[in-house]
Amino acid sequence: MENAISPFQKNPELKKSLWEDLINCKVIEKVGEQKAQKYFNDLELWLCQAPHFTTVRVNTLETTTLQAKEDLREILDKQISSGERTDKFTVDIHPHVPDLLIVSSASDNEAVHPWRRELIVGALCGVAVLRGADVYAPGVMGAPLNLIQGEKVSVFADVNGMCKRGLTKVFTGDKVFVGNGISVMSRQDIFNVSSPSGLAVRIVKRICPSPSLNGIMEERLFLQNLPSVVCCHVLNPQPGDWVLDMCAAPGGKTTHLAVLMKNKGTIVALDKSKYKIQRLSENIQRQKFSNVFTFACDSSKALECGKTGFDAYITKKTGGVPKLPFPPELFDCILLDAPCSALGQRPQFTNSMSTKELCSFPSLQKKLFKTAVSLLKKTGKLVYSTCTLTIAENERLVSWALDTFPSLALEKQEPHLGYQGLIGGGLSEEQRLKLQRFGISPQDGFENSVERDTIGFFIAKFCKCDV
Ligand SMILES: C[S@@+](CC[C@H](N)C(=O)[O-])C[C@H]1O[C@@H](n2cnc3c(N)ncnc32)[C@H](O)[C@@H]1O
Repeated sequence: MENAISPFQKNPELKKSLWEDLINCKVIEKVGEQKAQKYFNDLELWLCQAPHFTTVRVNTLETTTLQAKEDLREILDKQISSGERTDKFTVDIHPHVPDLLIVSSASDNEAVHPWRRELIVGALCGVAVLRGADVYAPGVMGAPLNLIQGEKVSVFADVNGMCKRGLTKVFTGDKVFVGNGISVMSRQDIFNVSSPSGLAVRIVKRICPSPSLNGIMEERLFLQNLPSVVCCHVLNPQPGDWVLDMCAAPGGKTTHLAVLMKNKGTIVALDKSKYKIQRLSENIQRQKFSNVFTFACDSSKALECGKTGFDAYITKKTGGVPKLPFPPELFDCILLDAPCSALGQRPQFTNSMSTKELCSFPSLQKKLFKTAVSLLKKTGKLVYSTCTLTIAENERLVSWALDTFPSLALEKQEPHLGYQGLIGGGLSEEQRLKLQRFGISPQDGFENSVERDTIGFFIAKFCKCDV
């Protein structure tokens, strides 16, 4: 399995569920059976591959996008001239997203052949390598006996988690070649300690063109997938607004919202995970955002029924500092970047999710959505997003929301860089045109552009009518 061809190879149940969700009779009616089958095959292959473009958001409170572009290009050029890396990259400003840089390969796309000595890393580490990371000691599962510092190694990802830590022999389980690198640690440094840490292998050449941006311009640049950046622009919060980020961790979108609001107004960032919120709070403090308040809580329980509105809450209860729970109709803007089946993430070597788990998401999403609608002010904006592919968690969820909450209407999105919503989720053509999907489309297939060669993502924007 040196080249993965589908993340569902070992999970036919999940494949069947995804097929039944995406390839409904309306899709077949529209594009034909052959094209539908080709779309699904392409989709499986596309999911195994890393995007060919890397997108980086600029913190425009710290620098201009143009300055960041020049500085990043200089750093990437230096990596080549010093011999640290071999791949060349160009840096461009996205024509429709003013705070986004696109880093794309300027090297020939020649095949990379594995060097002789093999190092095995875990699947997650392998994915990180394909997205531009080096190999850190905790990710290493197997290394050649007598590996010393400065050796050339080929890095393979153990796709099914079968390699025992400390393996000395050649690993014969399913593995995917991800790139070549130079060992920075010996085998002993990696395995003969109780909690290994630090850089183990510096990657010199990957099988896909991802730049290595680790530790570069950390306060000014953030590695973020294009749709995640688009998502916050679509919500478009204004300085002074009260904004709720209901599922905030690890916080890529929270910090973007803070930048868009120029550090003015109030952002309440919630996440169920205490550990993740702790890390998000540290990140917020390090970046000196003064308008973000974080809470570890189940967002579906963030509503306190009682007196409606902002004035009662601020004057009577808090004196301006947000405190849980919140009264109805408090927030100008809400982002519900919902927990989802994450089937749009790329690359995926293998996916072991059960059908039961896949089917569990819509009810959780509906619960969170219900709370979001209650907490949203009249005329307020709500963005619902997921990084998954299923119609059940996307178009059908939107259709349910429009049926359940007559005060909600779909809004046009700006910018709109993806393709429209899919058929078969109970929405009209006019409604689907207001939605935004990223990834491969059943009608157009795969296009080699920064808007298509990204992760699978879905965005819907609602306005709460003043009725
Ligand atoms: C898709 S991730 C959010 C990513 C985040 N918005 C970002 O851009 O960095 C979903 C998050 O929802 C959180 N989550 C799951 N159930 C939740 C709940 N009931 N209440 C609040 N957060 C929840 C998870 O811990 C996870 O961090």
